[in-house]
Amino acid sequence: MGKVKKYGGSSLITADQVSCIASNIEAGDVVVLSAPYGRTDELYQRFRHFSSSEARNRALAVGELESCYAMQLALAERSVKSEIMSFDNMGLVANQLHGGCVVKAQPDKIKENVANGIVSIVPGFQAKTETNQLAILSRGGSDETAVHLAIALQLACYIYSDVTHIYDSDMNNLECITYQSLLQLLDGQRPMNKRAVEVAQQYNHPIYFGHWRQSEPGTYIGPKAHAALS
Ligand SMILES: Nc1ncnc2c1ncn2[C@@H]1O[C@H](COP(=O)(O)OP(=O)(O)O)[C@@H](O)[C@H]1O
Ligand SMILES: N[C@@H](CC(=O)OP(=O)(O)O)C(=O)O
Repeated sequence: MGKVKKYGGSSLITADQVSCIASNIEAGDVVVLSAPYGRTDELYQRFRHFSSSEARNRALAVGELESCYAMQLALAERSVKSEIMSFDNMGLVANQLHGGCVVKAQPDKIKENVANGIVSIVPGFQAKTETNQLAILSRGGSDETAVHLAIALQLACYIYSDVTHIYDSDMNNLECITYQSLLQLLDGQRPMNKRAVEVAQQYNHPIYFGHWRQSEPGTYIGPKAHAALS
């Protein structure tokens, strides 16, 4: 059974990091990738003088695509079959062209890949509008991509970052945390996107949070604060 595994920008800076992550990917997994750390900020800076349009969205989405191509190369070296999904076949519909959120998830093509043992590489932070244009979600939106796909596919959701655990306000590592407590703890979009946690809470779908280098997660995020790591 595949898993949804999301890797943030801090996990995707070097080719070595991508190769290490590839060694933890299994047949049928759904790998959601962000842009390499800092890349999206650079892209927003570079295209700041242009007004919002689908063409500007394509430019802003380049960082996530870079990560996807790097991952496909690393998986191919390991003879792992993969397919890079595009905004119009990943099955996510957004409510706005830019800065909105996902309002519909029907990832039929990814479901087929999971059943066939093919790894789906999904550029995070993007979706399509009702009129089939490339939409860009709000900042940190790759977490939302992962949570929606995990819920729609009924697969376990792993969010990997550059720390082993979510920590509390005294910097103590937490083995488990409720959605509610995490929402209070979030510092802007770090270490997770607020909207993604709200969606997981709405559907009671657990999230496993951990470090990109290891498969085993550190913190369980769920409806109750009990340790349920597997
Ligand atoms: N309560 C917290 N628990 C864990 N990490 C936190 C917390 N608050 C802030 N962070 C910071 O969030 C960072 C990860 O968030 P971010 O850089 O957005 O990750 P990613 O690149 O994986 O999307 C960590 O390096 C950590 O410094
Ligand atoms: N790259 C996008 C989306 C994202 O989710 O990033 P990260 O997973 O690195 O927080 C952003 O910077 O907003």
